[in-house]
Amino acid sequence: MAETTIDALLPCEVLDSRGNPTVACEVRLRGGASATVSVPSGASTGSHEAVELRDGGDRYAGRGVRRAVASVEGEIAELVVGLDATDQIGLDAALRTLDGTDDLGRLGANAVLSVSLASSLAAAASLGQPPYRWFGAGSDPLLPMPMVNILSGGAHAGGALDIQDLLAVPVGADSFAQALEWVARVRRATGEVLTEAGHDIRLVADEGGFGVPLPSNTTGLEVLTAGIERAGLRPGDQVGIAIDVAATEFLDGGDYHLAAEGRRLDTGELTDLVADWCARFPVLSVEDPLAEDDWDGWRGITQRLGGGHQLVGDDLFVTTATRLRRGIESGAGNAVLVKPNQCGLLSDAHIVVRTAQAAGYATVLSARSGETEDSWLADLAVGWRTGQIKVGSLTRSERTAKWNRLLRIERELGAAAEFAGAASLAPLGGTDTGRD
Ligand SMILES: O=C(O)[C@@H](CO)OP(=O)(O)O
Ligand SMILES: [Mg+2]
Repeated sequence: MAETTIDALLPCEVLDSRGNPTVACEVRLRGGASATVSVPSGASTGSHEAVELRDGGDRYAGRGVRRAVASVEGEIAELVVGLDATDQIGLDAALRTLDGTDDLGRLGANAVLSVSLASSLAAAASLGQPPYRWFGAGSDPLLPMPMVNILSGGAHAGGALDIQDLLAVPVGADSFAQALEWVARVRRATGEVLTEAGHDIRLVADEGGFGVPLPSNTTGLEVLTAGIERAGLRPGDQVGIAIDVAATEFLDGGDYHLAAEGRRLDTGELTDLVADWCARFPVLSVEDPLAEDDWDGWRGITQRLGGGHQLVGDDLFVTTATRLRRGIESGAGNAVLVKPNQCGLLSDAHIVVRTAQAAGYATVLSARSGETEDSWLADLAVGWRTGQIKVGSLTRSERTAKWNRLLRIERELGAAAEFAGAASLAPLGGTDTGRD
């Protein structure tokens, strides 16, 4: 038996950043190394995502995860104890076969991911490697461009704006540390803009973005642009805007119902509206401008805006290679959001990253709105060279756990630290960041 043979699984129910239960699991190896992972959970989930196992009933309003914990203690432990934690692909294939469903709903994607990820981290610990080195498997580490939530709406903010996230992307920064410092300045300055307009900036949303009730989506874009300027940074050139429209959330009976706009729009009209935002504001990246199954609409908006803007599929691709390949073949989007819990297995998420990279699609590794204090997401971004990472705001500990881990990795790498920079945004190598 190798030192890296899985010896025991110790799962339990813990809380995520919304106060909902989630699965945590410690994986212990024969040689004594161990690692613990607590899995995140989304609110604006796509219907094609892998399925979390929840208990139903009264406990935590039905959101308990005792059944998922039991999956780990029972069937999963029986399968994986005795397997080698360094064989991620073999381990994940065995977990998928054991579950037997396409969406991992029998054992629970939350249960399965906790074991898949914690095994990998335990293997890294056993081999004495930082996780980003182990995930990178020999490739050079790359510090990602951060996308940081400043203003929130949609499902994360009690219906302020239709756009779910308005984020700052410091495309002109030269290092990860400078990128984060610039965004911190933008957040503070945006807070001042809001305060002067009479808003209470203590109202924050699930990911820590300002959750104030602005009158329109356009106001949100104006406020963020003003915040960038007030921070002394050039909008578009030094700090651009990314938006997550999360359009699946307001698709209603075949139309898009934008409550903040007071309008119902069809695909063509919503495409026009997004194009208008891109023309009037320094928007560099748009996630989920249209809903998860609006493939024709996605092709249309990609033809129209994809030459100069990043169009990111989140609910569209749900971190699955089959949906991403369909997008690549049909010309839908030019970037993919990667959330490990959307597919439930670490090696499946890695295949999505590699498929995207091979096709010239940009990759944005992303946290969930319900997060945990873990920092492995930072190591995954660096090891897998995703080029971009989206974690939420700078002001809540479940988010700073990831940002601070990236600061430490950059520091640890010293002169060898490579920062992704503006070139990591799609269209790769050709993004118009407003520079002359
Ligand atoms: O839509 C998203 O991109 C994420 C993160 O902002 O939200 P959720 O985890 O609720 O899906
Ligand atoms: Mg999204």
